[in-house]
Amino acid sequence: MKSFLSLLARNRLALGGLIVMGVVVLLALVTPLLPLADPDVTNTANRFKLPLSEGGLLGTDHLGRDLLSRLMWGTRLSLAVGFAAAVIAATLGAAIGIVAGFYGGRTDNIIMRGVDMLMAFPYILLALAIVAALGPGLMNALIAVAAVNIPFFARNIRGITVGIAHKEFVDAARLSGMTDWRIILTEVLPNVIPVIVIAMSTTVGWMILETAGLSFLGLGSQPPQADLGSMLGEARAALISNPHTSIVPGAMILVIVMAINLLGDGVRDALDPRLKSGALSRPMPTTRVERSGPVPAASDDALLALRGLKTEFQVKDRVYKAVGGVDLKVQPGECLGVIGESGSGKSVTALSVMGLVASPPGVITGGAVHYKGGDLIGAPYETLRSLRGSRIAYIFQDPLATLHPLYTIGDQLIEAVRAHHPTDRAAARAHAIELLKSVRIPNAEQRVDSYPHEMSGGMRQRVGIAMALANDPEVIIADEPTTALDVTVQAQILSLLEDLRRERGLAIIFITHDFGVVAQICDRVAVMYAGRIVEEGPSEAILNAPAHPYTARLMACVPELGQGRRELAAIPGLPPAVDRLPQGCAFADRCHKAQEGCRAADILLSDHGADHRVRCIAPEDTLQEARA
Ligand SMILES: Nc1ncnc2c1ncn2[C@@H]1O[C@H](COP(=O)(O)OP(=O)(O)OP(=O)(O)O)[C@@H](O)[C@H]1O
Repeated sequence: MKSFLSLLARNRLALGGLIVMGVVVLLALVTPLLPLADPDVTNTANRFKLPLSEGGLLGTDHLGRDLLSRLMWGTRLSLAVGFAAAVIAATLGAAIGIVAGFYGGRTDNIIMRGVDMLMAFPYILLALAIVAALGPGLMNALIAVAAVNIPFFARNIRGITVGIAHKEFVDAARLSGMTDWRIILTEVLPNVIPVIVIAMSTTVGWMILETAGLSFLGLGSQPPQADLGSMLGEARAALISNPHTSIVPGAMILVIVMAINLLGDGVRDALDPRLKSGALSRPMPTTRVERSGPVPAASDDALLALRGLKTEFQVKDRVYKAVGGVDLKVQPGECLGVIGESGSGKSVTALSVMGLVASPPGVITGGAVHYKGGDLIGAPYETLRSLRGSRIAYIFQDPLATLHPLYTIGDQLIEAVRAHHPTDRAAARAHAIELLKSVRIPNAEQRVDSYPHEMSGGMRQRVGIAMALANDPEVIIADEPTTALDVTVQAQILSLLEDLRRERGLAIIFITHDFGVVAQICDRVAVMYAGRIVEEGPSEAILNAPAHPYTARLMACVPELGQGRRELAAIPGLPPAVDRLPQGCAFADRCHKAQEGCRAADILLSDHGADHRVRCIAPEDTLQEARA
């Protein structure tokens, strides 16, 4: 609640709307207590008095009634009817939507076709028809406005419920023996309430307008009772001669509807947790770069070299240092493994290479990424665009999330090819089939016309690899491409990548949690912890004798088949939050060898044997020591 209010307060327009609505609602509530003239008493001798005259603060109307008093009472009535209509429409519409979405099938069909029929009428005609059938009057106008808005809520909530009804937690509730009504109340409803609140906050202004519209036509509040719409309707005849009688209720309607809409938009934004990290702000085409300090020069002839790369997430007044100065390099034909616990910064490092970290909130604050000697950080968008997917390609963990569900894999491969090589469709299709064959998809000629959901997880991941290979890149960054696959398929994918690397001389950066994968395909490995490399060197050297206590303890967590019984030692504690990194070694609090010097100052990555570097002042000397 506190964070909701602070997010709302940060949105100045919404705050303005909240303040205006607060004042209007407060005035409406205290209206009976205020020393106002009777709003319905006529005095024709006093008609059409101007504002600020002796007739009253806002003047009088065509029957000499006090406009200020009528405005206050009219606002009170209009607000009450608008809010009541919104609550009724939201409650009934949500109930209909939940039942239709949850039960699906014939129930859904019957209910939603009824809703469709209601929606097929122009809403104002429908409201007029309802009022005509029930007779004019404010209560009937309320019923009409609520009724015409029920389909809007029903359709919205039905869509959300269909998604929720197939989620695993609902299946789990079913398995635990809960009744349908209990599942609806405890599992579905809490998930749709924010959507109902959001929909209500953005439609209540609309309902006030609709009620005013019916009253304006003489179908809502009946004389002498005032509401904003009927005040406007009565003032219509004197629009030119005495415009103040129209302006007073018209301005109030404008103020109320504007304030509610601004507030509604603010509530919607504040209730969406993704907004807290700026996910719904317009993303920049490349990660924002704000480098301070000197830019590292290209050091050697590596194909791709990251030097002192720093990437942060700036969320409100917090700074999450996801990548805190990373050095990595990879040569053609080489496979570099990047390993570390969840949250250690592997993915953010990989995405920073091509400026793919979403900004806001991501910012690259230091370092360089040298590709063939040129720096990619801060490179113009066109340069990055021409390299993305063409020279440096990515394979992600979940191909279902990256493949478009509505296009065949052939269409998507053709698009990937033609993004960088404008060829005709037939040639691109032939190339797509070749790509599918190269990743060993059987029946590639037929499979090219399959949709992603028609393929197994392993097949989809092969398609992801084919997509990455589409433009014959030099570097592939594979972010846990086998984590979601079973061991047999994982082995097939790894051997495929291994073959491609040897055949095409691909450089691969392979992000993983799995030391088995490192042992199988990586020449070198970099171990990450809290956004920094803590150990780096040839895979064999590190797997045989990890030098950093973190690497050693990470390896001790891995069960080994056929090595006899061994106690699996979980690493105590948790990695530090990257917005509150401690001084010195970030692993010190979890390390059995921690000493005073570890926390005193920053620890450098220093040499530890041939091509092997470690960020520790008391590295392990032997595997036995590491495992002890
Ligand atoms: N939008 C964001 N706002 C704030 N912090 C973020 C954001 N995205 C990532 N982070 C933080 O950046 C750090 C690095 O995340 P990253 O995804 O790179 O970890 P990872 O090592 O790839 O983890 P995993 O193995 O689970 O994918 C984490 O501490 C994460 O909480």
